[in-house]
Amino acid sequence: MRTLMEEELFPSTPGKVKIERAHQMNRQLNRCFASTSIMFLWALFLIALTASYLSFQSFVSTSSRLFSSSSSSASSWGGLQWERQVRASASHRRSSGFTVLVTGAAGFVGSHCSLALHKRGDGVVGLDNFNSYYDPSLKKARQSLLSSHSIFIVNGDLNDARLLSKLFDVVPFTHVLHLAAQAGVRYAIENPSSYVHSNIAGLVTLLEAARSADPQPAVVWASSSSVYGLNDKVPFSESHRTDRPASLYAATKKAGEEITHTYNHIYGLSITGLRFFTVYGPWGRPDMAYFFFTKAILAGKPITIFRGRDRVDLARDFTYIDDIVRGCLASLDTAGKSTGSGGKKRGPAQYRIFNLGNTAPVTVPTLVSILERHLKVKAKKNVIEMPANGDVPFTHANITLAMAELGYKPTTNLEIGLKKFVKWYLSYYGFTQTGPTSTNL
Ligand SMILES: O=C(O)[C@H]1O[C@H](OP(=O)(O)OP(=O)(O)OC[C@H]2O[C@@H](n3ccc(=O)[nH]c3=O)[C@H](O)[C@@H]2O)[C@H](O)[C@@H](O)[C@H]1O
Repeated sequence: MRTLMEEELFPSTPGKVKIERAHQMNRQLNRCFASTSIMFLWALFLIALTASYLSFQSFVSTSSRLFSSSSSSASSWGGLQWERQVRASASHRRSSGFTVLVTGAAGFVGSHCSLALHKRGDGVVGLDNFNSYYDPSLKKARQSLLSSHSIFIVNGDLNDARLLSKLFDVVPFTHVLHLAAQAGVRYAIENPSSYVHSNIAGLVTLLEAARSADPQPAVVWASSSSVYGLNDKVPFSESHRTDRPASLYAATKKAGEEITHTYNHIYGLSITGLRFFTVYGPWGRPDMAYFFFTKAILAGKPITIFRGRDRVDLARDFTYIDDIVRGCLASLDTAGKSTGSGGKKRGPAQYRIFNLGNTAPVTVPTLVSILERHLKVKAKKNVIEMPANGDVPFTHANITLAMAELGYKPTTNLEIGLKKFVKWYLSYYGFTQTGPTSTNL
């Protein structure tokens, strides 16, 4: 039995009318089928478009992670939301304000400088790989503090050339304050390659990105008092010999001074190198003597005090963090513009090196007695001869040049500076060493 529909389309007795009607029905159906096909194709096209956008986004973030695999903590960057955060953090609030990329922004000096720049109205974007050289939770706490001031820190490694190039594409940085480094003089014996990775390879990767950027930023970066090495003329002046480093750390910082000179010479990058002298203070580095002495003294554990040959006490030109921050900002303020563009130098650019010290060396036993007074606890001391592990017997900065050209003038002595440090330490860790209790600077 045929259905009505079949009757209409395939009449048992063919006739003109029936054939005409059948053709009409066919045309309607074809039109209907054609429009459904077009809709179907459009739907397919839209699905394909969405799928390729999503997979592109995932490719960008996956490749970011792959290309920055040298960082000990997984980095993540890329995507529209990430770019929005970077741009917002980079925007300045004062007229003619700077836009500064601060590397090592979750570090000791980096976090202080980032806050100081932000507070005066400059735009700041941080970069840090949050490695575990010392307790990353301290770095995370500094990051939270910066984040509460709307400063964004990109989690990534200096050696990630794609990330750096992306950052310079997204933001026309006026300055780079390069503070990321593998620090510590004695750790170089244990892990020499980490110094080459950060202080040499990472520096070159950063300078490559800076010289290709348009506009080229001015670069201010952290060298070290350790470059004076075995120099025994005091106080250490920028014109003294720096070709006898005593540690691999010092050698990589000295190499950094030569490498930055090359980029200044070939590409017209404006360069300022700052030789920091044993910087200390609140939110400091737990690998430094004043910090771990404090922890040990409070815990009733012995500390080891190194002594030089002939029972001579070691001495350092300990410099308080706020003085260093003022020196860094003054360096940014007085930095000349880079002269290159399109990867080519258009004229000579500024190249400067300054000592940033306190000009008042203090012996290690005196440092310990100041700590004992502030902590109100007696230290258990073990005095031994300084091992041959990269240490130098003393440091003492001549800061005449920084005073003349940067208006640099340290104002905090070790007594006052350690008092501020101890106050912060006790509020952050409490007496029990079980963890942070406060995150206020
Ligand atoms: O100015 C710099 O460029 C460097 O400063 C800092 O190095 P240093 O001046 O060596 O500071 P730090 O380790 O605190 O030792 C201080 C004193 O304590 C003595 N010291 C150390 C350890 C110990 O167990 N006993 C001891 O007596 C030790 O012999 C020394 O006399 C930074 O860490 C470094 O990254 C870099 O920035």
